[in-house]
Amino acid sequence: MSSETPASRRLQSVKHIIIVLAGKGGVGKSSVSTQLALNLYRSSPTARVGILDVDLTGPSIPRMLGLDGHGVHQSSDGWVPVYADGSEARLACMSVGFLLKNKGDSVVWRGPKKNGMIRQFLSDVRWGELDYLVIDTPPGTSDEHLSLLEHMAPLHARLSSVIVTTPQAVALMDAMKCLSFTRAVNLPVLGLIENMSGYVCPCCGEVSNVFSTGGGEAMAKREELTFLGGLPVDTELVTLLDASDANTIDSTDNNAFPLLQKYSATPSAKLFEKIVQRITTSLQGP
Ligand SMILES: Nc1ncnc2c1ncn2[C@@H]1O[C@H](COP(=O)(O)OP(=O)(O)OP(=O)(O)O)[C@@H](O)[C@H]1O
Ligand code: SF4
Repeated sequence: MSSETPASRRLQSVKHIIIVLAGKGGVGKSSVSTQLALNLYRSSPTARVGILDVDLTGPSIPRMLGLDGHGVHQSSDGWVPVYADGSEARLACMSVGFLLKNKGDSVVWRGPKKNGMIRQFLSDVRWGELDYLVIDTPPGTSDEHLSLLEHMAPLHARLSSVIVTTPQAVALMDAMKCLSFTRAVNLPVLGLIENMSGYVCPCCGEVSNVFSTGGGEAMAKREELTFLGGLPVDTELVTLLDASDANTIDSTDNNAFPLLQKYSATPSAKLFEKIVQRITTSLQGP
């Protein structure tokens, strides 16, 4: 058992840490991380969820959760995360996006600075008690992934991952590289999600297969992984996650979480509910 680290001390009250991986950029890893956090949140009225965006050069979680423009502040006990559900405070979010002066600013950092930022996110944020911490990572397997695993080494028993791919052969090849990374570092994989698997017609809800489909499921079978499910191209989802005002919380209605209400009505939400059931069942063990 590795000795304690500042991150493992800070995260001692976090039950499960799920790292979201994708071999290739643009396959929908951040939107899957966002949906995973939203669905874990709505899986129980008491679930406490955190989402950490370590995609340092392309942070998109604040925008997807409708939290652009928010800032984090320091307390005597560290950084206070931004709560996507307002005063309910069960969905905590942290991202480098909250630290940039302008949202168009780019982060151009070398490895050691990225490592320092990740250490701070894990050890200086007041995460508190969480049932789940979802971590959105950059595409591929890079310094950020190694830093995460190093800082959280003493928490190994609580770590797991989900791999996101699209059905095209080139994305599947990159997903295989992700899988071999998880095997090399001994990181358990909860399963594979095939995103942009078909297209849902906004008029009639019919699903058509624009790209090939089923490649993710076939890879899962071949590699003896759980196939968590397929998510089609969903125009309602993309409109919602791109809208900066989708989560404007009305201060007169303390319990409103507008983004969650709108998300729950999308075709993706129903499909993701099943994915989350598979994930929570697998985390509970036999
Ligand atoms: N199932 C889907 N249906 C429709 N649009 C989607 C779907 N999944 C993702 N998108 C959209 O595709 C774009 C890219 O998605 P996202 O940012 O999640 O990808 P990513 O893999 O995290 O990208 P990056 O490589 O930049 O980290 C976003 O505009 C997102 O809303
Ligand atoms: S799937 Fe049906 S309703 Fe949708 S665009 Fe095609 S023909 Fe029209």
